[in-house]
Amino acid sequence: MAIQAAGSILYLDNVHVAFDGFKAINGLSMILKPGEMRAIIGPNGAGKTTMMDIITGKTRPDRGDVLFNGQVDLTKQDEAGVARLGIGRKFQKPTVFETQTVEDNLLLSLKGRRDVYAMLFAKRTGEEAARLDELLALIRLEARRGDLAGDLSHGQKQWLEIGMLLAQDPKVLLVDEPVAGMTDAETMQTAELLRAVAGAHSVVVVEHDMEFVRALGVKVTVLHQGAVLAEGSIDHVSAVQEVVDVYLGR
Ligand SMILES: Nc1ncnc2c1ncn2[C@@H]1O[C@H](COP(=O)(O)OP(=O)(O)OP(=O)(O)O)[C@@H](O)[C@H]1O
Repeated sequence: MAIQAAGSILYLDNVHVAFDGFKAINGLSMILKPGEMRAIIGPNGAGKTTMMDIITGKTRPDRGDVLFNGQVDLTKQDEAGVARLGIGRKFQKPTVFETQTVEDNLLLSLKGRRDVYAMLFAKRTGEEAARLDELLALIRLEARRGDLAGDLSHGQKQWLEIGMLLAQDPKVLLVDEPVAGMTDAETMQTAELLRAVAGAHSVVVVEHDMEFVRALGVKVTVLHQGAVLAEGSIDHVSAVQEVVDVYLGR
């Protein structure tokens, strides 16, 4: 294990994965600090989803180190184990319980409330009520708390699902293309939401929308052919000629 793993929340070192001989991840290294938010960009097929799959135990790398908290070997964990460690993943499509209210969706996700029936009939503790209010404010759905999740706009469903993940208080939140299909206003509000989430949580966001990535205002990692092509501020990576050639200029 290299020395830089100490003090990191996610640490990938020289990771490789091949599918039938095709090198989807090819020497990928990346370090995320606790509380840091990172944006991941890159052309289709660059390996962004596969990287998320490796972190979450869905895909096992052929070689390389993948560590959580500087010490936990994520390559030895399955998806449930990774989730229990506190790594939450938001897939591109929202998966909220459409026939439940916004509030009940969040309550279902709050720690220790796994049984739907028990949850809906149990008395809410003061602590849960306070946490619920906090989450509703963060995801901008206070006014919609009693409405069915199925009646929300696409963007609001995405926020609700982010809230549901936050209800489980993850250490790391992985978010896959959150603003696809959102209005411009929703896109900017999502950037604000994630900025509010970072700090207390580490966040990795994969996104193609460059306006959104710019609004996040965080370090950007550009993936290409399964490895890091460039890393730095959006202005820095935008000025790298190879990044323009393989991605931005297309
Ligand atoms: N299970 C698999 N079996 C075979 N090939 C795969 C598998 N998963 C991914 N790949 C291939 O690996 C490459 C990387 O795919 P990946 O989905 O990680 O890229 P991506 O950067 O997320 O792309 P996009 O922006 O289109 O989502 C692609 O060429 C893809 O076809």
